[in-house]
Amino acid sequence: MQVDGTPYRTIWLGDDGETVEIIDQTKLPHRFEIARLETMEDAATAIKDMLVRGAPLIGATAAYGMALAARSDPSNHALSTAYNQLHATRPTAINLRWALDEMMQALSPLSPSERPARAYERAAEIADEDVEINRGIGRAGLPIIEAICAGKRPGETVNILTHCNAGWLATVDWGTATAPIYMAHEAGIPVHVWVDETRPRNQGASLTAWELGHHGVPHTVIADNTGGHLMQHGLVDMVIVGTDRTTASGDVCNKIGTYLKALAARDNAVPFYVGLPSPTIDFRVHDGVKEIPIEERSGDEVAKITGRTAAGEIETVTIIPDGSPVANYAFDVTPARLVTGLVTERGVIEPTAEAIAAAFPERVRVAA
Ligand SMILES: CSC[C@@H](O)[C@@H](O)C(=O)COP(=O)(O)O
Repeated sequence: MQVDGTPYRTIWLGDDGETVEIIDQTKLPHRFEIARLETMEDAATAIKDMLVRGAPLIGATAAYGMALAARSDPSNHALSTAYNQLHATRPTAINLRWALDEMMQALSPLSPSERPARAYERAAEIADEDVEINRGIGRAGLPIIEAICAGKRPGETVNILTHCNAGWLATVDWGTATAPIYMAHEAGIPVHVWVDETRPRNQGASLTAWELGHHGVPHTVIADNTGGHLMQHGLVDMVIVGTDRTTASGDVCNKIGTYLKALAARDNAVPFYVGLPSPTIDFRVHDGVKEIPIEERSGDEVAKITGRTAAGEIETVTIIPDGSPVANYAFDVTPARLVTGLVTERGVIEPTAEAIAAAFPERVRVAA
């Protein structure tokens, strides 16, 4: 997508053909900075410290991490060490394991001397595939927005609520939840996005608002607790969110707070959609609440908040009393029964085991 008129992806190969460049998302929205990954360890740190985040981008960064590992030592031992180190960075997004498995599958049958070139090639394919998957999600989701628009008076705005950042910054390009929104905007449909701030890390306020603003999509940042009120007053036509892992039965794990939005949507008959790229489906798990590991992060993310002062300095301040204990669960699970539809690259499907298996039969076979 565009940043001040220049097209960007979130991750790309450097001019030397070996190092990898990323947008450092910890600096947004106040500074747009590019970071360089020179080693597998750099890639692992970028994922762990959330310079890159969002399930599909975590996967693409891990793939390039394997390429950086293969460049320095393509032995079986070094690759399996890299796999384990990258896999340990974050526990919830399944795209991480998916991408690492794809890389291992591509590299294991080859001799060590053949591996570095193939590793870079496969990582680039994974990044390109992500772009095409998200484009497919956009095409599948656009008719939903068109249908809502068709039911309104001419020129009336379609109001869409989203949580966290499932935008192009969370993927290689387009985003999952945002792909239909960008396409609707480009098709001339008057869309407006309610952007949940998404405490504690504020991915909505810092990242979704930033990318929508740079693309010219009308939006309003709201406190996380606002969605239910807006829905009660007819100010939300649909909700669309991303996902870090969706079970074979359609339970959706996403950023903490997503479940509460789904409950409010159900109570107010607002459709609740999930942008779901197929690598985010975990065919090995069925009960999302019981089986998906939920990341618990530092309490500092809840206890402190970072922002820009009037003098332009970036500062972090504490917002809770000294000594108060803090809990920081990063994700929750929305049961399939609360989901209206899964917007995938193969169309909008019901959140049921049958529909998911029918849409992605080749993935079911591999997981069996
Ligand atoms: C297309 S991204 C989908 C999800 O990864 C996104 O909604 C999300 O929860 C990101 O969480 P984060 O902790 O910022 O990695």
